[in-house]
Amino acid sequence: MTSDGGIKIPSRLPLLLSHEGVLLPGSTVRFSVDSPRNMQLVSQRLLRGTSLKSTIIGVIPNTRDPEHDTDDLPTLHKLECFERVGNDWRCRAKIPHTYPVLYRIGTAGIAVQVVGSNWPKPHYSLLITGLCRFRVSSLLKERPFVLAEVEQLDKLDQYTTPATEGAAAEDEELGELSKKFYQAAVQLLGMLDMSVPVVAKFRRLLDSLPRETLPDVVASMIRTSNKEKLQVLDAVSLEERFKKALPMLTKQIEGLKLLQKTRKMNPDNEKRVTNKSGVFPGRQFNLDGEDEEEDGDDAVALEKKVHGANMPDAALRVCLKELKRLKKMPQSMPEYALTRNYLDLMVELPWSKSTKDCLDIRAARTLLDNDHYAMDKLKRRVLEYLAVRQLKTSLKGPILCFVGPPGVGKTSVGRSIARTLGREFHRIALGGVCDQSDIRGHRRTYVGSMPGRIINGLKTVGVNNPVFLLDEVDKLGKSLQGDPAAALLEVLDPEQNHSFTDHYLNVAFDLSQVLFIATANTTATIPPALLDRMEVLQVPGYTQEERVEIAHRHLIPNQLEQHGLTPQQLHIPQETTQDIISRYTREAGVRSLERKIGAICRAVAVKVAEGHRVTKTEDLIPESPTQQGGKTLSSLSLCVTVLILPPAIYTSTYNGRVIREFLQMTRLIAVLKVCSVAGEKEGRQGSSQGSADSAYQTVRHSSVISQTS
Ligand SMILES: Nc1ncnc2c1ncn2[C@@H]1O[C@H](COP(=O)(O)OP(=O)(O)OP(=O)(O)O)[C@@H](O)[C@H]1O
Repeated sequence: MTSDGGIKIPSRLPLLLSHEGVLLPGSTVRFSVDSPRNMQLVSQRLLRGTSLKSTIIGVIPNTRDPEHDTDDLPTLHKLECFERVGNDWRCRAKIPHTYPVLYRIGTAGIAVQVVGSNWPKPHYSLLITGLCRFRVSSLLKERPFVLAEVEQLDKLDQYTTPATEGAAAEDEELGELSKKFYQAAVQLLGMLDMSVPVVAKFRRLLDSLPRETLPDVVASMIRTSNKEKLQVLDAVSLEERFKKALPMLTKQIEGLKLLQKTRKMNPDNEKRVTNKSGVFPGRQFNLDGEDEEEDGDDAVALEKKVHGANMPDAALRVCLKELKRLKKMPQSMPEYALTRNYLDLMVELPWSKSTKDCLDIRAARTLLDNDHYAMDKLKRRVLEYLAVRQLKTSLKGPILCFVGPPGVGKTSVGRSIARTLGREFHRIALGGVCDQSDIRGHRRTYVGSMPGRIINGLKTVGVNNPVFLLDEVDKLGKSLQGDPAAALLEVLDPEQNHSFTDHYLNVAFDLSQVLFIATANTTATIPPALLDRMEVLQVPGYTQEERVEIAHRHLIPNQLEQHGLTPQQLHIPQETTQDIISRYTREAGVRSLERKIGAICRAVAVKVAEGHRVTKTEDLIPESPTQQGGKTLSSLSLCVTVLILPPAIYTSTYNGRVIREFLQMTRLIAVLKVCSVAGEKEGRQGSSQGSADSAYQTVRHSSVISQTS
């Protein structure tokens, strides 16, 4: 970087195209970067580079309207539309207003800080200190980021040369200009409050910096529009720069004088000096020079939400305190996103939002009976529990815990209870949880901290009286990160849970309205203290007959619906279900049976989706009732009968009619008999046809069974 001609910037610079503000040499500006090209520049150049050179980038003001900005850049030949005239560049041809012209002059800067954040969308925040002006000679590449050949315009030595020496070399006119400028700056300072940090900094810089750097530094510090800053950036010659910046300074002085005059007339406003009076901007402007008030609006909206969330006093106090901190933070600060997320969660939580219970014991009984076959003991206890709730709404406990083998319907009973009460349902799977922060959340000081599952669940359902199903409490683990079962003790204890404190929230949340139901496969592994807080209800396995009934009442209709089939397309006789249960499932519950039925449905779905047409049904069915009726066969609708046969018998009797997909999925062998329902005219199909079909199926079934035996 150093040569005989002074300090040099690299001749090839990656360019950051910025809508946000204008970087002038000697100033430090924070840029928020979110466009794809600029993001690539940060991730591939700034974050990967290890040398000082790799931290130097060129900042080019993007003068295009941000709303209509596209991804395309002006190409090389477009840049060649310009020609050099003396020290300046002129356009060869008249360029239309909308023509995408890349700004030719920019500021090389050194990236002193890079902060990444994912909120509200992925972006980087760059703190860049301007070094010197450059002019883009040619664009070398456009992707992944813009790389350009540049020509350095300012000397970098001026910042290292002491103020007095720099001033000595100036010619007369320039000396006069710089003197005027310095005096104006001192006059401005005299009108400001020195206790304000930015004013004090301005004073320090004024005395220590060489005079030729003052126009850039002052223009970037005082309140100027981006258009004005661009004029200063464009002024390559020092004289022109002074000429452009001086009016800005005098404008500020005039403005302040006017303000002081009005204050004298209205002494109440005397205290309000400095920054708010508009001399120094808090942050950079957009290209139109309008200062955005978005931040303020956002904070005001959030404050409104905080007040409208109906939270208890303690929570409200914490929120207001956090909100106050948030207002003082710059958006680019990593903590801003954390505080913002916290406040968002606090306002989203259902502090006082609940659903109204619509409990009718008769309706509850019907609903439970409709949803579940058998399970009489369990249903009776659940109804007792609901009846007591109906009589005494503020019932504290007990917490019901359904214990039984897998697939006996514990979870689905929990869901039914929520439905009967008209409450929101939320399932919290506790299997394998071995960190207590899963239940209680992380403290906010941790990186990536989150609330626990209870608070998350409440946020999801949006009411404070849902039914929470704590699934698989017997499978809670223990680790160095604490014992989640111990954390659950507070949650499940009706005497304590009105002030449950999640570590992330750090304020108490009332869980007393939440109805907790737990499920487990065994009580052996449930910690005694936890078991003691629950009333255990055993859910035994089902008998063969019960399973057949469950299959026909619930599982088959459910599976048909899930696979988009109609009962006309697939009919599974009771005997077949019995066969499936006794030969292909060995379980206490009905989950495996449900899977087998699902497999049959899938196989049939393939056939139906293929638009399976059987023109010669006699191939499949030796004697079809429709043929017996002497009707012409057509494939107006499909009726499929599934018969289950052991493989050996199947091969000997029904060779060649195997549905491969079905065979691969299960070890069942299904013989699909596709029977075209006959009918010369569509209108003639009716209930008589349905009964013919079922009669036919019975015939078919018995014929196949007789062949197997
Ligand atoms: N008596 C029943 N009536 C109707 N369907 C039932 C019955 N028992 C179980 N099922 C059905 O069986 C399936 C499995 O039930 P569920 O998931 O509730 O079992 P579970 O006991 O919670 O199992 P796990 O202990 O493995 O969590 C569900 O689709 C459910 O609807």
